[in-house]
Amino acid sequence: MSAREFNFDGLVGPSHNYAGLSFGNVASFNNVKSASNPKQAALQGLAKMRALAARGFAQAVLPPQDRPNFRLLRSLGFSGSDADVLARAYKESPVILACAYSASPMWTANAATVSPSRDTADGRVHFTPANLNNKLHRALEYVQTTRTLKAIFADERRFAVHDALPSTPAFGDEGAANHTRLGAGHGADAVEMFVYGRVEFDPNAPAPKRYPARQTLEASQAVARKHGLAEARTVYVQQNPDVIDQGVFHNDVIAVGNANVLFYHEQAFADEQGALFQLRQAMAGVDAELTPIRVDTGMVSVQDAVHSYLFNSQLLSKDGGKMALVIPQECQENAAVARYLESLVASGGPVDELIHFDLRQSMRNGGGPACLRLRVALTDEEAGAMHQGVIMTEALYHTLVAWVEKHYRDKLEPSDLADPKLAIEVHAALEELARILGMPGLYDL
Ligand SMILES: N=C(N)NCCC[C@H](NC(=O)CCC(=O)O)C(=O)O
Repeated sequence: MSAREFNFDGLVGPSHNYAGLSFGNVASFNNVKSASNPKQAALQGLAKMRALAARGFAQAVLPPQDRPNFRLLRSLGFSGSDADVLARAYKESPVILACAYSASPMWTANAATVSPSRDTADGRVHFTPANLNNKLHRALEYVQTTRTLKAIFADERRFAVHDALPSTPAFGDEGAANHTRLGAGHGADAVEMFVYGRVEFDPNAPAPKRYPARQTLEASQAVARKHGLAEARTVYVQQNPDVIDQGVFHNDVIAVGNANVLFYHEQAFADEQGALFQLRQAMAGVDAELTPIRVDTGMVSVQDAVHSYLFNSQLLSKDGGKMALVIPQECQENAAVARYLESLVASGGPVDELIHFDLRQSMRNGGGPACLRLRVALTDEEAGAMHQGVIMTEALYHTLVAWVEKHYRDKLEPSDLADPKLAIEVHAALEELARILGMPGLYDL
Protein backbone atom coordinates (compact mmCIF):
# COMPACT_ATOMS: atom_id res chain seq x y z
CA MET A 1 0.00 0.00 0.00
CA SER A 2 1.46 3.39 -0.89
CA ALA A 3 2.01 6.04 1.74
CA ARG A 4 3.05 9.65 1.74
CA GLU A 5 5.11 11.38 4.38
CA PHE A 6 3.31 14.40 5.81
CA ASN A 7 5.41 17.07 7.46
CA PHE A 8 3.50 18.62 10.37
CA ASP A 9 5.29 21.93 10.97
CA GLY A 10 4.83 23.74 14.25
CA LEU A 11 3.17 27.13 13.87
CA VAL A 12 5.32 29.48 15.95
CA GLY A 13 3.31 30.93 18.84
CA PRO A 14 2.86 34.64 19.69
CA SER A 15 5.17 34.42 22.71
CA HIS A 16 8.31 33.26 20.80
CA ASN A 17 11.27 34.65 22.74
CA TYR A 18 14.93 34.00 23.55
CA ALA A 19 15.02 33.05 27.21
CA GLY A 20 18.23 31.00 27.29
CA LEU A 21 16.41 28.05 28.82
CA SER A 22 18.23 25.17 27.14
CA PHE A 23 21.53 24.29 28.78
CA GLY A 24 23.36 22.20 26.20
CA ASN A 25 21.80 23.98 23.22
CA VAL A 26 24.48 26.53 22.34
CA ALA A 27 22.25 28.72 20.14
CA SER A 28 19.71 29.13 22.95
CA PHE A 29 22.47 30.34 25.24
CA ASN A 30 24.19 32.54 22.68
CA ASN A 31 21.04 34.55 22.00
CA VAL A 32 19.65 34.72 25.48
CA LYS A 33 17.63 37.82 26.31
CA SER A 34 17.97 39.29 22.81
CA ALA A 35 14.75 40.71 21.38
CA SER A 36 12.70 38.29 19.31
CA ASN A 37 10.27 38.99 16.48
CA PRO A 38 7.35 36.58 16.95
CA LYS A 39 5.57 37.81 13.83
CA GLN A 40 8.63 37.22 11.65
CA ALA A 41 9.22 33.83 13.26
CA ALA A 42 5.69 32.65 12.44
CA LEU A 43 5.84 34.05 8.88
CA GLN A 44 9.20 32.36 8.25
CA GLY A 45 7.74 29.03 9.33
CA LEU A 46 4.62 29.55 7.22
CA ALA A 47 6.77 30.42 4.20
CA LYS A 48 8.54 27.06 4.45
CA MET A 49 5.23 25.21 4.82
CA ARG A 50 3.75 27.04 1.83
CA ALA A 51 6.77 26.52 -0.42
CA LEU A 52 7.00 22.79 0.26
CA ALA A 53 3.24 22.33 -0.12
CA ALA A 54 3.44 24.19 -3.43
CA ARG A 55 6.17 21.74 -4.51
CA GLY A 56 3.74 18.90 -3.90
CA PHE A 57 5.19 17.65 -0.60
CA ALA A 58 2.47 16.65 1.87
CA GLN A 59 2.35 19.48 4.41
CA ALA A 60 0.28 20.16 7.52
CA VAL A 61 0.44 22.38 10.60
CA LEU A 62 0.42 21.78 14.34
CA PRO A 63 -0.98 24.71 16.35
CA PRO A 64 0.95 26.52 19.10
CA GLN A 65 0.07 26.01 22.75
CA ASP A 66 -1.72 28.30 25.19
CA ARG A 67 0.85 30.55 26.82
CA PRO A 68 1.54 31.64 29.50
CA ASN A 69 0.82 28.32 31.16
CA PHE A 70 -1.11 29.62 34.16
CA ARG A 71 -1.58 26.06 35.43
CA LEU A 72 2.18 25.78 35.91
CA LEU A 73 2.48 29.18 37.59
CA ARG A 74 -0.40 28.56 39.98
CA SER A 75 0.94 25.07 40.78
CA LEU A 76 4.16 26.81 41.89
CA GLY A 77 2.33 29.02 44.37
CA PHE A 78 1.81 32.20 42.34
CA SER A 79 -1.76 33.18 43.19
CA GLY A 80 -4.36 35.90 42.75
CA SER A 81 -5.71 37.26 39.47
CA ASP A 82 -3.93 36.44 36.23
CA ALA A 83 -2.28 39.87 36.40
CA ASP A 84 -1.18 39.18 40.01
CA VAL A 85 0.25 35.79 39.03
CA LEU A 86 2.26 37.34 36.19
CA ALA A 87 3.51 40.24 38.31
CA ARG A 88 4.58 37.95 41.18
CA ALA A 89 6.27 35.45 38.87
CA TYR A 90 8.16 38.19 37.04
CA LYS A 91 9.27 39.72 40.34
CA GLU A 92 10.23 36.50 42.11
CA SER A 93 11.45 34.34 39.23
CA PRO A 94 11.57 35.76 35.68
CA VAL A 95 13.04 32.47 34.47
CA ILE A 96 9.99 30.53 35.68
CA LEU A 97 7.77 33.07 33.94
CA ALA A 98 9.85 32.58 30.77
CA CYS A 99 9.34 28.82 31.02
CA ALA A 100 5.60 29.32 31.34
CA TYR A 101 5.67 31.54 28.25
CA SER A 102 7.99 29.52 26.00
CA ALA A 103 6.86 28.93 22.42
CA SER A 104 9.00 25.77 22.32
CA PRO A 105 6.10 23.62 21.01
CA MET A 106 7.03 25.13 17.62
CA TRP A 107 9.76 22.46 17.38
CA THR A 108 7.39 19.61 16.60
CA ALA A 109 10.19 17.11 15.92
CA ASN A 110 10.03 16.85 19.71
CA ALA A 111 6.23 16.60 19.91
CA ALA A 112 6.05 12.83 19.64
CA THR A 113 7.52 9.64 18.21
CA VAL A 114 5.50 8.34 15.25
CA SER A 115 5.36 4.75 13.95
CA PRO A 116 3.54 4.34 10.63
CA SER A 117 0.87 1.64 10.44
CA ARG A 118 3.18 -0.51 8.28
CA ASP A 119 5.47 -1.01 11.26
CA THR A 120 3.03 -1.69 14.09
CA ALA A 121 1.56 -4.97 15.35
CA ASP A 122 -2.03 -3.69 15.25
CA GLY A 123 -1.69 -1.93 11.88
CA ARG A 124 -2.53 1.50 13.27
CA VAL A 125 -0.38 4.65 13.23
CA HIS A 126 1.06 5.05 16.75
CA PHE A 127 2.04 8.30 18.43
CA THR A 128 3.75 8.67 21.80
CA PRO A 129 3.86 12.35 22.84
CA ALA A 130 7.33 13.09 24.21
CA ASN A 131 7.54 13.97 27.91
CA LEU A 132 10.52 16.29 27.20
CA ASN A 133 11.21 16.06 30.90
CA ASN A 134 14.80 17.33 30.75
CA LYS A 135 13.74 21.02 30.69
CA LEU A 136 10.93 22.67 32.62
CA HIS A 137 9.71 24.77 29.69
CA ARG A 138 9.47 21.72 27.42
CA ALA A 139 8.08 19.35 30.04
CA LEU A 140 4.86 21.41 29.89
CA GLU A 141 4.16 20.50 26.28
CA TYR A 142 2.99 16.89 26.28
CA VAL A 143 -0.39 17.65 27.88
CA GLN A 144 -1.55 19.89 25.01
CA THR A 145 0.38 17.86 22.43
CA THR A 146 -1.60 14.77 23.45
CA ARG A 147 -4.85 16.76 23.22
CA THR A 148 -3.90 18.17 19.78
CA LEU A 149 -2.86 14.79 18.34
CA LYS A 150 -6.03 13.15 19.66
CA ALA A 151 -8.07 15.91 17.99
CA ILE A 152 -6.32 15.53 14.63
CA PHE A 153 -5.98 11.71 14.70
CA ALA A 154 -9.31 10.95 16.37
CA ASP A 155 -10.18 7.79 14.43
CA GLU A 156 -9.16 5.09 16.89
CA ARG A 157 -9.55 2.38 14.26
CA ARG A 158 -6.57 3.93 12.42
CA PHE A 159 -4.65 5.91 15.01
CA ALA A 160 -3.33 5.27 18.54
CA VAL A 161 -2.24 8.30 20.56
CA HIS A 162 -0.56 7.07 23.75
CA ASP A 163 0.12 8.83 26.99
CA ALA A 164 3.62 10.24 27.34
CA LEU A 165 6.12 8.13 29.28
CA PRO A 166 6.44 8.78 33.04
CA SER A 167 8.19 12.11 33.55
CA THR A 168 11.00 10.63 35.64
CA PRO A 169 14.61 11.02 34.37
CA ALA A 170 14.82 7.26 33.66
CA PHE A 171 12.39 7.79 30.77
CA GLY A 172 13.70 11.02 29.24
CA ASP A 173 12.00 11.17 25.84
CA GLU A 174 12.54 13.85 23.16
CA GLY A 175 10.43 12.28 20.45
CA ALA A 176 11.06 12.03 16.73
CA ALA A 177 14.25 14.13 16.88
CA ASN A 178 15.94 10.92 18.10
CA HIS A 179 14.11 8.57 15.77
CA THR A 180 14.57 7.71 12.09
CA ARG A 181 12.71 5.29 9.82
CA LEU A 182 14.87 3.60 7.19
CA GLY A 183 13.61 1.39 4.39
CA ALA A 184 12.85 1.25 0.69
CA GLY A 185 10.25 4.02 1.00
CA HIS A 186 7.42 5.46 3.05
CA GLY A 187 4.98 2.77 2.00
CA ALA A 188 7.37 -0.16 2.36
CA ASP A 189 8.38 -2.23 5.39
CA ALA A 190 11.19 -0.48 7.21
CA VAL A 191 13.47 -0.34 10.23
CA GLU A 192 12.95 2.16 13.03
CA MET A 193 16.17 3.48 14.52
CA PHE A 194 16.09 4.99 18.02
CA VAL A 195 19.09 7.08 19.08
CA TYR A 196 19.67 7.59 22.79
CA GLY A 197 22.17 9.61 24.82
CA ARG A 198 22.48 7.56 28.03
CA VAL A 199 21.36 4.40 29.78
CA GLU A 200 19.64 4.99 33.14
CA PHE A 201 20.10 1.48 34.54
CA ASP A 202 23.64 0.81 33.30
CA PRO A 203 26.10 3.02 35.19
CA ASN A 204 28.96 1.68 33.04
CA ALA A 205 27.45 2.83 29.73
CA PRO A 206 29.12 5.86 28.12
CA ALA A 207 27.43 9.22 28.79
CA PRO A 208 28.23 12.87 28.10
CA LYS A 209 30.14 14.73 30.82
CA ARG A 210 29.36 18.38 30.15
CA TYR A 211 25.82 18.63 28.77
CA PRO A 212 22.75 16.51 29.53
CA ALA A 213 21.74 13.46 27.50
CA ARG A 214 18.02 14.05 27.19
CA GLN A 215 17.03 10.68 25.70
CA THR A 216 17.46 7.40 27.56
CA LEU A 217 17.63 3.92 26.06
CA GLU A 218 14.88 2.91 28.44
CA ALA A 219 12.57 5.58 26.99
CA SER A 220 13.26 4.50 23.41
CA GLN A 221 12.59 0.86 24.30
CA ALA A 222 9.32 1.79 26.02
CA VAL A 223 8.11 3.70 22.96
CA ALA A 224 8.95 0.79 20.65
CA ARG A 225 7.07 -1.54 23.05
CA LYS A 226 3.99 0.71 23.15
CA HIS A 227 3.98 0.95 19.35
CA GLY A 228 4.15 -2.82 18.90
CA LEU A 229 7.31 -2.74 16.76
CA ALA A 230 8.96 -5.99 15.68
CA GLU A 231 12.31 -6.49 17.43
CA ALA A 232 14.02 -7.54 14.20
CA ARG A 233 13.07 -4.19 12.67
CA THR A 234 13.99 -1.99 15.64
CA VAL A 235 17.54 -0.72 16.12
CA TYR A 236 18.91 1.16 19.13
CA VAL A 237 22.01 3.28 18.60
CA GLN A 238 23.88 5.40 21.11
CA GLN A 239 24.71 8.93 20.11
CA ASN A 240 28.35 9.87 20.56
CA PRO A 241 28.57 11.49 24.02
CA ASP A 242 31.41 13.70 22.77
CA VAL A 243 29.14 15.44 20.26
CA ILE A 244 26.43 15.93 22.88
CA ASP A 245 29.14 17.73 24.85
CA GLN A 246 29.71 19.97 21.80
CA GLY A 247 26.07 21.04 21.61
CA VAL A 248 24.39 18.22 19.68
CA PHE A 249 21.44 17.94 22.04
CA HIS A 250 19.24 15.86 19.67
CA ASN A 251 20.29 13.33 17.06
CA ASP A 252 18.64 15.45 14.36
CA VAL A 253 21.40 18.03 14.80
CA ILE A 254 24.01 15.52 13.51
CA ALA A 255 22.09 13.06 11.31
CA VAL A 256 18.93 12.75 9.21
CA GLY A 257 17.47 9.77 7.38
CA ASN A 258 14.90 9.36 4.65
CA ALA A 259 13.84 6.18 2.79
CA ASN A 260 17.09 4.15 2.59
CA VAL A 261 19.45 7.12 2.95
CA LEU A 262 21.20 8.04 6.20
CA PHE A 263 22.95 11.43 5.99
CA TYR A 264 25.22 11.72 9.03
CA HIS A 265 28.45 13.14 10.44
CA GLU A 266 31.22 10.60 11.05
CA GLN A 267 31.22 11.47 14.76
CA ALA A 268 27.44 11.18 15.20
CA PHE A 269 27.35 7.73 16.83
CA ALA A 270 29.25 6.19 19.73
CA ASP A 271 30.03 3.17 17.51
CA GLU A 272 29.62 4.11 13.84
CA GLN A 273 30.53 0.71 12.40
CA GLY A 274 28.33 -1.08 14.92
CA ALA A 275 25.41 1.18 14.06
CA LEU A 276 25.81 0.66 10.32
CA PHE A 277 26.12 -3.10 10.82
CA GLN A 278 22.92 -3.22 12.90
CA LEU A 279 21.07 -1.12 10.33
CA ARG A 280 22.25 -3.16 7.35
CA GLN A 281 21.31 -6.40 9.07
CA ALA A 282 17.81 -5.20 10.00
CA MET A 283 17.23 -3.58 6.61
CA ALA A 284 18.16 -6.80 4.82
CA GLY A 285 15.15 -8.26 6.58
CA VAL A 286 12.91 -5.77 4.77
CA ASP A 287 14.66 -6.04 1.38
CA ALA A 288 16.17 -2.60 1.71
CA GLU A 289 19.79 -1.57 1.30
CA LEU A 290 21.25 1.30 3.31
CA THR A 291 22.75 4.21 1.38
CA PRO A 292 24.95 6.01 3.91
CA ILE A 293 26.07 9.57 3.13
CA ARG A 294 28.90 10.08 5.60
CA VAL A 295 30.33 13.54 6.14
CA ASP A 296 33.92 13.44 7.38
CA THR A 297 35.20 15.83 10.00
CA GLY A 298 37.79 16.97 7.47
CA MET A 299 34.96 18.28 5.27
CA VAL A 300 32.68 19.64 8.02
CA SER A 301 33.67 19.91 11.69
CA VAL A 302 31.19 19.17 14.48
CA GLN A 303 31.29 22.89 15.34
CA ASP A 304 30.37 23.79 11.76
CA ALA A 305 27.57 21.21 11.86
CA VAL A 306 26.24 22.68 15.11
CA HIS A 307 26.39 26.28 13.89
CA SER A 308 25.07 25.69 10.37
CA TYR A 309 22.55 22.96 11.24
CA LEU A 310 23.59 21.09 8.09
CA PHE A 311 22.13 17.88 9.46
CA ASN A 312 19.00 19.48 10.86
CA SER A 313 17.83 19.54 7.28
CA GLN A 314 14.81 17.87 5.77
CA LEU A 315 15.57 15.07 3.34
CA LEU A 316 12.58 14.80 0.99
CA SER A 317 11.87 12.11 -1.60
CA LYS A 318 10.96 13.55 -4.99
CA ASP A 319 9.15 11.87 -7.86
CA GLY A 320 11.78 10.18 -9.98
CA GLY A 321 13.79 8.78 -7.06
CA LYS A 322 16.04 11.71 -6.22
CA MET A 323 15.91 13.72 -2.98
CA ALA A 324 15.93 17.39 -2.04
CA LEU A 325 17.77 18.66 1.03
CA VAL A 326 15.95 21.51 2.82
CA ILE A 327 18.57 23.57 4.62
CA PRO A 328 18.69 26.80 6.66
CA GLN A 329 20.27 29.93 5.19
CA GLU A 330 23.14 29.49 7.65
CA CYS A 331 24.45 26.57 5.55
CA GLN A 332 25.16 28.97 2.70
CA GLU A 333 27.01 31.31 5.04
CA ASN A 334 29.50 28.71 6.30
CA ALA A 335 32.28 28.23 3.73
CA ALA A 336 33.10 24.62 4.62
CA VAL A 337 29.42 23.62 4.66
CA ALA A 338 28.62 25.45 1.43
CA ARG A 339 31.59 23.78 -0.26
CA TYR A 340 30.52 20.38 1.02
CA LEU A 341 26.95 20.89 -0.22
CA GLU A 342 28.18 21.78 -3.70
CA SER A 343 30.08 18.50 -3.81
CA LEU A 344 27.08 16.60 -2.46
CA VAL A 345 24.73 17.83 -5.20
CA ALA A 346 27.37 17.31 -7.91
CA SER A 347 28.17 13.79 -6.70
CA GLY A 348 25.38 12.10 -8.66
CA GLY A 349 24.13 10.58 -5.40
CA PRO A 350 20.54 10.57 -4.05
CA VAL A 351 20.53 14.32 -3.25
CA ASP A 352 20.32 16.45 -6.37
CA GLU A 353 18.68 19.62 -5.07
CA LEU A 354 19.11 22.10 -2.22
CA ILE A 355 16.16 24.17 -1.00
CA HIS A 356 17.09 26.81 1.56
CA PHE A 357 14.95 28.97 3.80
CA ASP A 358 15.49 31.89 6.14
CA LEU A 359 14.50 30.48 9.54
CA ARG A 360 16.69 32.76 11.61
CA GLN A 361 14.14 33.43 14.33
CA SER A 362 13.91 29.71 15.09
CA MET A 363 17.60 29.06 14.43
CA ARG A 364 18.56 31.61 17.09
CA ASN A 365 16.93 29.33 19.61
CA GLY A 366 18.55 26.20 18.22
CA GLY A 367 15.76 25.07 15.91
CA GLY A 368 16.34 24.37 12.21
CA PRO A 369 14.16 23.02 9.37
CA ALA A 370 13.97 19.49 10.79
CA CYS A 371 13.21 20.66 14.36
CA LEU A 372 10.18 22.51 13.06
CA ARG A 373 8.48 19.44 11.61
CA LEU A 374 7.04 16.11 12.73
CA ARG A 375 7.08 13.41 10.04
CA VAL A 376 3.92 11.28 9.76
CA ALA A 377 3.79 8.70 6.97
CA LEU A 378 0.14 8.03 6.08
CA THR A 379 -1.71 5.90 3.55
CA ASP A 380 -4.33 7.71 1.50
CA GLU A 381 -7.06 6.26 3.72
CA GLU A 382 -5.29 7.47 6.89
CA ALA A 383 -4.68 10.90 5.35
CA GLY A 384 -8.40 11.08 4.57
CA ALA A 385 -9.33 10.01 8.11
CA MET A 386 -7.34 12.69 9.94
CA HIS A 387 -8.68 16.20 10.65
CA GLN A 388 -8.51 17.98 7.29
CA GLY A 389 -8.36 21.51 8.70
CA VAL A 390 -4.61 21.24 9.43
CA ILE A 391 -3.59 20.39 5.86
CA MET A 392 -1.59 23.27 4.38
CA THR A 393 -3.20 24.82 1.32
CA GLU A 394 -2.77 28.21 -0.34
CA ALA A 395 -6.07 29.28 1.26
CA LEU A 396 -5.01 28.18 4.75
CA TYR A 397 -1.61 29.82 4.24
CA HIS A 398 -3.18 33.19 3.46
CA THR A 399 -5.65 32.88 6.32
CA LEU A 400 -2.84 32.11 8.78
CA VAL A 401 -0.67 34.95 7.47
CA ALA A 402 -3.57 37.38 8.03
CA TRP A 403 -4.06 35.90 11.51
CA VAL A 404 -0.36 36.36 12.37
CA GLU A 405 -0.35 39.91 11.01
CA LYS A 406 -3.38 40.70 13.18
CA HIS A 407 -2.34 39.09 16.49
CA TYR A 408 1.49 38.93 16.70
CA ARG A 409 3.88 41.49 18.03
CA ASP A 410 6.97 42.19 15.96
CA LYS A 411 9.16 42.59 19.02
CA LEU A 412 9.35 40.80 22.34
CA GLU A 413 11.88 41.65 25.04
CA PRO A 414 12.20 39.56 28.20
CA SER A 415 10.55 42.35 30.21
CA ASP A 416 7.48 42.19 27.95
CA LEU A 417 6.57 38.85 29.53
CA ALA A 418 5.47 40.82 32.60
CA ASP A 419 2.92 42.75 30.52
CA PRO A 420 -0.55 41.35 31.36
CA LYS A 421 -1.76 42.55 27.95
CA LEU A 422 0.50 39.98 26.25
CA ALA A 423 -1.31 37.10 27.96
CA ILE A 424 -4.63 38.51 26.81
CA GLU A 425 -3.34 38.94 23.25
CA VAL A 426 -2.14 35.32 23.09
CA HIS A 427 -5.43 34.04 24.47
CA ALA A 428 -7.47 35.96 21.88
CA ALA A 429 -5.20 34.78 19.08
CA LEU A 430 -5.54 31.13 20.00
CA GLU A 431 -9.32 31.33 20.38
CA GLU A 432 -9.44 32.57 16.78
CA LEU A 433 -6.91 29.99 15.61
CA ALA A 434 -9.02 27.11 16.95
CA ARG A 435 -11.88 28.40 14.80
CA ILE A 436 -9.64 28.82 11.72
CA LEU A 437 -8.43 25.21 12.00
CA GLY A 438 -11.92 23.92 12.67
CA MET A 439 -10.87 22.57 16.08
CA PRO A 440 -13.28 24.19 18.57
CA GLY A 441 -12.25 22.06 21.57
CA LEU A 442 -8.53 22.37 20.87
CA TYR A 443 -7.58 24.44 23.92
CA ASP A 444 -8.63 24.28 27.52
CA LEU A 445 -8.87 28.08 27.55
N1 LIG B 1 16.59 19.67 17.50
C1 LIG B 1 15.28 19.61 17.64
N2 LIG B 1 14.57 18.63 17.21
N3 LIG B 1 14.64 20.59 18.29
C2 LIG B 1 15.27 21.84 18.66
C3 LIG B 1 14.70 22.28 19.97
C4 LIG B 1 15.33 23.58 20.44
C5 LIG B 1 14.84 23.89 21.83
N4 LIG B 1 15.23 25.23 22.18
C6 LIG B 1 14.73 25.81 23.26
O1 LIG B 1 13.92 25.23 23.96
C7 LIG B 1 15.22 27.22 23.54
C8 LIG B 1 14.16 27.98 24.31
C9 LIG B 1 14.73 29.25 24.91
O2 LIG B 1 15.89 29.23 25.36
O3 LIG B 1 14.01 30.30 24.92
C10 LIG B 1 15.43 22.87 22.85
O4 LIG B 1 16.53 23.12 23.32
O5 LIG B 1 14.74 21.89 23.10
